[in-house]
Amino acid sequence: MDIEVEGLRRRFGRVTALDGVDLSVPGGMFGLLGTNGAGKTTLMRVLAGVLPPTGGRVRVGGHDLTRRAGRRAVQRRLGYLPQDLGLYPDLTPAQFLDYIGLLKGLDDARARRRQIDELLTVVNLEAVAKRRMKGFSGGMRRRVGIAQALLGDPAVVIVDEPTAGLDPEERVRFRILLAGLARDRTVLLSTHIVEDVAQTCRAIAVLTAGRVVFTGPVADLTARADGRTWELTTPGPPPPGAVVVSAVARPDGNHYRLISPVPPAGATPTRPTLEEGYVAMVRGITPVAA
Ligand SMILES: Nc1ncnc2c1ncn2[C@@H]1O[C@H](COP(=O)(O)OP(=O)(O)OP(=O)(O)O)[C@@H](O)[C@H]1O
Repeated sequence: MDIEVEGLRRRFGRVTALDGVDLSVPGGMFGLLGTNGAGKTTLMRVLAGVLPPTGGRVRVGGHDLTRRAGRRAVQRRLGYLPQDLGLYPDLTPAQFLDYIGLLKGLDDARARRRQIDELLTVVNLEAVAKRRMKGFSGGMRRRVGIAQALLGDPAVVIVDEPTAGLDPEERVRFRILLAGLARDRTVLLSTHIVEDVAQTCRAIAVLTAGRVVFTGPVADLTARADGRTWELTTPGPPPPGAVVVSAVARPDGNHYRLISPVPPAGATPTRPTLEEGYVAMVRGITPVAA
């Protein structure tokens, strides 16, 4: 099931959250990066069929999401993990999934239970399947969220900021889980954590102020900072004018990674990371070859 978006607009009163988004999402894992307020959640909600667009063309698996019938059809065939999925603390994961399965129209009780058992294994929650969810860690809650998104075996799974608030170990575990799912389906991952997409996504889009400003392979976004990244160790502050991507205090001084169109005094050139390509893109710094 592929996703095709053309000239998508969504307004909330006077706020234009999406301002003519064009996007084509192939299979596998696709990352959507953007700063706070860029419109990621709004785009995810439109694609999941829970929010109608104000204008433009949106098709998911051939269903027209500008029409109510198209949105209904997609809601049944697509898995969505929203940023703020509410769990019922007094239910067990198995009970919660049973309830969501019913809402998704999985009417055959035996088939539904079989699928829930399988999913609890996939997300590694079978040991706590019969424990109430109150007291679950952030990672456990996200895994319940992914399991509910996978009910009904959707061909497209949309996950919004899935690793926010997770500790580093849980974050890595969650990334591996998503990458596994993307082997035979489309997974659209929205985040502002560049590291989440660096390891796992084949292709990526960057959203800024409601518009897609980049779409392509991960390596092409990294290349946006070609010839513009520098390392500098100094006892003092960073040089003025340079964008500081990281600063680490070491015994020999402060170690900075910088983005700058001109070489900062005393700095040595270094190969860019994806994060640096992303920052250069968002800050409007062009690569040397451009
Ligand atoms: N229901 C709503 N009512 C009014 N304004 C909204 C609504 N939802 C989103 N917006 C506005 O639309 C813009 C885009 O918001 P959105 O949540 O889509 O961004 P985001 O990229 O997901 O941000 P974040 O990374 O902070 O979650 C913001 O200006 C936001 O205030």
